[in-house]
Amino acid sequence: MLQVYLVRHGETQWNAERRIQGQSDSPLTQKGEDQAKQVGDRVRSLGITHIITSDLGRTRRTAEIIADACGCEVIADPRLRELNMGVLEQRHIDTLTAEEEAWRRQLVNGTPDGRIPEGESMQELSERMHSALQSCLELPPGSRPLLVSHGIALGCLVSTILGLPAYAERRLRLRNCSISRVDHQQSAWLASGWVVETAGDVSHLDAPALDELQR
Ligand SMILES: O=C(O)[C@H](O)COP(=O)(O)O
Repeated sequence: MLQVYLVRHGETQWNAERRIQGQSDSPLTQKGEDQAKQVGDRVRSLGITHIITSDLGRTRRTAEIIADACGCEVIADPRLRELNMGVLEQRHIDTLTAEEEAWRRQLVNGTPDGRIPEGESMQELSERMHSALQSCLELPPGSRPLLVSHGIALGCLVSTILGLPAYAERRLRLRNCSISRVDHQQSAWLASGWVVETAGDVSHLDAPALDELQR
């Protein structure tokens, strides 16, 4: 059975300011750096063999901190990026007009092909996240990868593994530096394929990981 750990990056400046990030980027706050160290402490004894990260700065930095604890290299995979949120990226969530909020809401409320202008649909996000996860099956036997990605992207992956629509990610609380785990199993009795072992665990963090955008 392949076990894959899923970690959302640490708190960033724009998470704390309630600005929409998408594929734009802002640095980790000091709290975000501390959270990443706590993930490292939590996973250092788990036998992680590969750390595969979205190529955005906030995930790369989180991955480097975890890699220091685990002693493995970091591999970047752009398929693990956050949903492209088009023209709303970098905007403060409280400054959206009614029309802009309606673009954002169609993702939350479940139009699979809906997208923010110049952005990406949840269906497109789901396809590239599943493709990145499937690639883990090509790693050498005995591998135990840890993927570092983003709130909506990971929520979409976990929701769709459960057989829920991608927009069900809004019902999952994947806070900064939460740890989830999905396993790939063959079973005569239970579901074969990907199963969800844990979602959104923050028990390793000493302070609550608040993220207004994810609540
Ligand atoms: O701000 C965003 O784009 C998302 O809601 C959260 O993305 P993040 O996980 O990259 O912070």
